[in-house]
Formats: sequence, C-alpha cells, structure tokens
Amino acid sequence: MPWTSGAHRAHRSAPEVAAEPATLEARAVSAWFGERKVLDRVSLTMPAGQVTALIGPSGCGKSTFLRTLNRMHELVPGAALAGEVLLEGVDLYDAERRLTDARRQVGMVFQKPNPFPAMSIQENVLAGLHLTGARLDRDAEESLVEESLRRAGLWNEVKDRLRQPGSALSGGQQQRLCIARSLAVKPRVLLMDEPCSALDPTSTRVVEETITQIAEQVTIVIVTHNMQQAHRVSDQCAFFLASHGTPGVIVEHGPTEAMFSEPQDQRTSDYVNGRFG
Ligand SMILES: Nc1ncnc2c1ncn2[C@@H]1O[C@H](COP(=O)(O)OP(=O)(O)OP(=O)(O)O)[C@@H](O)[C@H]1O
Repeated sequence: MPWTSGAHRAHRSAPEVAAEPATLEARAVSAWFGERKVLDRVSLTMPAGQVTALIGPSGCGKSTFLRTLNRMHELVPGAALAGEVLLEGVDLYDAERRLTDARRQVGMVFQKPNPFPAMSIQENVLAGLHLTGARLDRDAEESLVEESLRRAGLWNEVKDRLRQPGSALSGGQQQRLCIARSLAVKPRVLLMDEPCSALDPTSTRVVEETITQIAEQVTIVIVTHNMQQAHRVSDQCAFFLASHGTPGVIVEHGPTEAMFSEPQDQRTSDYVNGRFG
C-alpha cells in the first residue's frame, strides 16, 4: 500500500514511485436516482494508459457513469447502483475495500477548477495527500510538489510563487493545479468531468496537452461535449444516449479514429457530425 493513513500515519522520507496506470472495467453498470433509472447495464473497458472519452447529449448519464467509477455516485442520497466496477480485475465496491482507498486510486478533476482558496499553491498540491492522512517529511513534500506540478505542466509558471494563494492563478492554471493535486496522491486512474468547459480556448489547449502527457502514466476517462477535443485527446470513445426518457446506454464504442471516420451506428454518425445534441 503506497500511503499509510489515520492512526497508522507515518512520516515518509521520499515519495513513492508513481503507481502504474490501471485498467478499469465497468460490467453491466445500472444506476438510479430514487425510482428513476438513468443508466442501463453499461459495460466498458477503459484500458490502462489510454484516454477514454465519454460523449453524448446532455442528460444521457455520462457524469453519472463517471461517478460510479470512483464511488461518488453512492454519496447522493437515494442513489443506487447495480453491476461491477473492476480496477485491474479487483472489485472497487468490494466490502473489504475502503472508500478512501478507492478514491485515492481513482482520482477526479471537476468541471470548474476548485483549488482551496485559502491555501497556497504548494498546500493545494499536497491537500489531497493530507486528506488521506499521509504525511511526508519536508524534502519529500517539496519534491512531490515539484514532480506533480511538472506532470501537470504548471511548474515553470509557478515555481517562484509556491507560497501564493492558488486562487490567484488564471482559470487554466487553476485547473492544472487541480490536476497536480490529483496526481500527488498517485492515482492509477484519473476521471475528468468536462475539465475544460470553464476555460478559454488557449487554456483548453494547454490542459489538453497536459492530458496527452500524463496519459501514459495514468489511465484517463474524460467526459466532454467538445467533439474536437474528444478527437484530439482520446484513444477510444464511448457514445452514450438516453432516448425518450429511457435510461442511458452505450450505443457504440471503439477507437476514436473509427468512431469519427466510420461509425457503425447512424445515431453515432449524426452526433459526432453535430446533427443533434
Ligand atoms: N443528483 C441527482 N438527482 C436526481 N437526478 C439526477 C441527479 N444527477 C443527475 N440526475 C439525472 O440523471 C440523468 C443523467 O444525468 P448526468 O448528469 O449523468 O448526464 P450527463 O450526460 O452527464 O449530462 P450533461 O452532459 O448535461 O452533464 C439526467 O436525467 C439527470 O437529470
């Protein structure tokens, strides 16, 4: 286990080597909010070290599916789930597996950059790690901060102002700070829910470059409404649809190039070519 926590907290002298990216597999995942079923038996393998884009019109269940992948769905009052999510073959919902462990292995970056405003850039990077209860000595923390900011493509822009508040950064920098915060806990998978939708085109491209750079080290699953972005950053796409109030399903999935150039289903073709959605 890479980090210790709680009562067993230890002061480590050096950060662990980055965890290997893991394959995530959803098997027949169904999800409900109260009586309402919003996902119906969704199965998808998200291969290690690849970027999987979840695309589809509003309300078809992409974000809900994403939240089932790190056990955030179960936090919603009245929410229910069926099916399995396997991380490298091991059930993420296994009764023996602690929630904090699942969240540490499967990190998440949200739509709106959400650095902790009262914390410095450095404290923000370490915040997720500290929340797990882990502590490192000062040198190890500083090298982890640098490593995480480098991986997130932000180091050169902030290395001279690590003690300044994270909220003083631009929106795009704040989002990369949030990526650095996620990477600092060495996740094996990183979930991203429309991470660029609050950013301008230039910041969007920088975040996309960051995604491309970290993809070999951490499996990425990204929800995006931007078809060009899905095309640019992903290796495979899954097209979700919920027609006429029925629960969301995956209509088609496959390598990104094929999904855009020769989709098998007419509805996929219509969607990726902007004819609806
Ligand atoms: N907390 C909630 N309580 C009740 N219903 C919800 C909740 N969150 C989402 N839903 C419903 O579940 C369905 C799927 O929503 P979800 O946000 O997963 O879709 P989405 O494809 O991500 O949409 P968007 O692209 O607009 O973000 C929608 O009908 C939505 O109204």
